Amino acid sequence: MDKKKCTAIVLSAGQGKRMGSAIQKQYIELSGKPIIFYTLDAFQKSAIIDDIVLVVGEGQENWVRDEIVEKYQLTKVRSIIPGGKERYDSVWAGLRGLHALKEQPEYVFIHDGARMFVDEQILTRGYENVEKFGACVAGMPSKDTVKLVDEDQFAVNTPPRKLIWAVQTPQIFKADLIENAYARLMEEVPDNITDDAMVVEQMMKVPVKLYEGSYENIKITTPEDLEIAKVFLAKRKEKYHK
Ligand SMILES: Nc1ccn([C@@H]2O[C@H](COP(=O)(O)OP(=O)(O)OP(=O)(O)O)[C@@H](O)[C@H]2O)c(=O)n1
Ligand SMILES: C[C@](O)(CO)[C@H](O)COP(=O)(O)O
Repeated sequence: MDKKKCTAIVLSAGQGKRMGSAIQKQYIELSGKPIIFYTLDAFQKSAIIDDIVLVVGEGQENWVRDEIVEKYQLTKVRSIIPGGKERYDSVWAGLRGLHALKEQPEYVFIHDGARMFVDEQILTRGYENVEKFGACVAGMPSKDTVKLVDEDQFAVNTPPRKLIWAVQTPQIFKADLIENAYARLMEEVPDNITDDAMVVEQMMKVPVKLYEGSYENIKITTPEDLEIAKVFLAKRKEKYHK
């Protein structure tokens, strides 16, 4: 069967408050290149992804074009557009940005720019799952027991661990499904929206499949994640440059 068109929306408009660094975390350099380069390069080299819409901080469009996209020849990046205050504002900006593409995608891969270890295996499994289910997100089974707590931080419930997955990105959807879901969300006052799957679950009542991501597909969030990322990066360099 023919492969359907896939567009990635890569989010790079966050402030990185939890990192507490002088520059936004996605522009911190590891092994001489910014974190966002590694993320975009996985999509650039992918046989699954046809093009990329990159969402950046307002006013950073020209700088990102010169210093990231053109410098590293990331030719699949078709547009660089400003994001918004919250992650869901940036996703909505990215979804509206799809309309400027010459050909509309069948599937949209929404990805955190801060998840630099996404790889071709994850993208391939994602494509297979979105073909089957129309809505799917990468994740991994929880290694820890998870507790639901009350406002005073007392445990109120311990869900069975085999039913708990930690969710990652890419979160992948049929284009019309995710656009309609976000259009409905933006008619409301969004509250506590922390991923795209929950927008589809809540607004469209459509089930979202979880598929296997990777324990290395971490989101660089706090300073210790940078130390972990250095180890993963060194391991990958060793593997590809042997
Ligand atoms: N308004 C926002 C908020 C987040 N993001 C992006 O969404 C991804 C996941 O968000 P997170 O890790 O929370 O990044 P930040 O919002 O930058 O971090 P923090 O919450 O610590 O400020 C990141 O790649 C981030 O750049 C975005 O594009 N627009
Ligand atoms: C979408 C996400 O990466 C799934 O784990 C996560 O919810 C993003 O949360 P953040 O607070 O915006 O980092």
